[in-house]
Amino acid sequence: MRLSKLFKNAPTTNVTGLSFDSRKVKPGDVYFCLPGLTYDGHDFIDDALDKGATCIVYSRDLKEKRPGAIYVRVQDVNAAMNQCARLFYQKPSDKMRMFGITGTNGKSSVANIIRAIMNLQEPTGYIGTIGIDYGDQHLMPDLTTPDALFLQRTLNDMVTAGMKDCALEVSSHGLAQGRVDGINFDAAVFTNFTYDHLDFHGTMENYFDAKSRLFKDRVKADGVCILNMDDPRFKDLERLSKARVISYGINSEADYRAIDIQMTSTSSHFNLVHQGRLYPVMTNLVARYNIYNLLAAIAALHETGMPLDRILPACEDLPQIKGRLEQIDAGQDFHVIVDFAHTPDGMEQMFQFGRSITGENGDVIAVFGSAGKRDVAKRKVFGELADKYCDLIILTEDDPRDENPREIASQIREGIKTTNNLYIEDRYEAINQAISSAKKDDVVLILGKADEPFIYRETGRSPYIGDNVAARECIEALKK
Ligand SMILES: CC(=O)N[C@H]1[C@@H](OP(=O)(O)OP(=O)(O)OC[C@H]2O[C@@H](n3ccc(=O)[nH]c3=O)[C@H](O)[C@@H]2O)O[C@H](CO)[C@@H](O)[C@@H]1O[C@H](C)C(=O)N[C@@H](C)C(=O)N[C@H](CCC(=O)O)C(=O)O
Ligand SMILES: Nc1ncnc2c1ncn2[C@@H]1O[C@H](COP(=O)(O)OP(=O)(O)OP(=O)(O)O)[C@@H](O)[C@H]1O
Repeated sequence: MRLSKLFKNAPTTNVTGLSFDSRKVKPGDVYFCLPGLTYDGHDFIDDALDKGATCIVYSRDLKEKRPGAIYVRVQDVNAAMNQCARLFYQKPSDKMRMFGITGTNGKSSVANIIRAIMNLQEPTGYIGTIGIDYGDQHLMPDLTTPDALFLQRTLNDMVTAGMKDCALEVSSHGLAQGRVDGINFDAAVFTNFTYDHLDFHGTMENYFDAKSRLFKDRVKADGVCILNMDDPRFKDLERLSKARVISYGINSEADYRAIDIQMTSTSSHFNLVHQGRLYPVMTNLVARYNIYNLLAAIAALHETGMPLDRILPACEDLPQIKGRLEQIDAGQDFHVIVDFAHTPDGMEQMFQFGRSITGENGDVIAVFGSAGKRDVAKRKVFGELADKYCDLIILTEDDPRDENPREIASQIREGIKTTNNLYIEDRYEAINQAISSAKKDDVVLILGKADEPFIYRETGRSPYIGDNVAARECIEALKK
């Protein structure tokens, strides 16, 4: 593409790629000097030019400029990069119906429900924590919301592959760093707002401000904001939303409301109240929080044009999302559930669900840790919650990074007052111990890592079998 298409007054020189990382620059690229948390991209201009960058986009005074290279000065490099990415990849998000989902918990769940149901009508892509899925492609990038360059390129690939819609998880980091600034969403969905990510945002208000950008800045004027009316921040979001607001909830008189909820350990049933009419809904999703996730998805789909008589039958048999309340059944007489819960709210939801399905004499046995170098304050809270609901707690490593997992466990223990607990560092062994301790009707909850095939340790990302595979192996071994 000609540089002049990206920047007014720039020469017509051809550029062949965009990059914000000098280590990955290819000849012909435009290099964007992003200010980061550790480094400043301006310090790597030489490196980028040595690798063949054609153009440098910068915002600070530069000591020198290399002859032959093109320099474009802008006020905000990040904003410029987001716009360029959108133009370079030919505005891909304008060619699909875009669903953006944000909130502390439930983003992957809602996005995957939307995708599964949308897919029955037309090809739909998904980008989020679980990966990137479209057509027969499955990619596993590191971030929930990829950086703007990768994101726009991927959206373009989706368009090329024939996708008509995309469900995109929008993290608070992604919003704070403007990763989705080149996208205007048709539907912006809010799941809930509870404690998380204070290591990055500093305060809950900053965290909320980041989340609210999706509804304030990124939704189309003729789009729709789908908001959880039972969440304490509903009114705030309703006030600042820049598009039509549609609500969902269980406890409030929402536009989409679930009443008469009945749940077993394998299915749920409720009546959907919408515009004064009752619609019976049967679903294979379980746990109360999933009723919220389903309502959010139903509202988003219906408000963007899909009729309810198409949506509701599809709720009956939704695909299992890997590691999200995944029940591992290998013929044992107790429950084993693998779940990605890693926030206080998520943990409590899982403990409550575990408690609700134990038989009269069943115990709740929980296996979990807490990630290193992330939100230290939640560790004790995890301990307090587990203490309230569980009968046996097995603490283990999560993603310790360069922290000592035993030390993390002792911080969790500060919240445990009475419940029997032990520490087994090796995650597989901890799972094995929990499964070996379980008796009929007990519930073993394995929380925090789900199907992730890695553990971040001091040495970096080490391969790991995944909690769901580990659990199945341990149950099989028990039967021998
Ligand atoms: C905390 C955070 O979000 N960090 C992001 C941030 O990194 P940073 O500010 O530390 O960057 P930096 O290392 O200081 O470098 C500054 C700039 O210099 C460049 N550089 C640096 C070195 C060099 O030799 N050459 C060079 O060009 C870098 O490419 C960068 O552009 O900017 C980088 C470029 O956009 C991101 O890759 C990086 O995400 C890191 C990998 C990350 O782990 N982010 C996580 C926390 C995250 O975003 N998570 C959310 C939420 C997940 C959830 O909900 O649980 C997500 O969406 O995944
Ligand atoms: N609506 C909800 N309310 C509270 N907790 C939920 C909700 N939905 C899911 N959870 C819990 O959060 C966990 C993660 O769910 P999900 O992956 O859908 O959330 P997420 O917001 O995408 O999180 P992440 O971006 O960190 O993956 C689930 O395994 C479950 O324990």
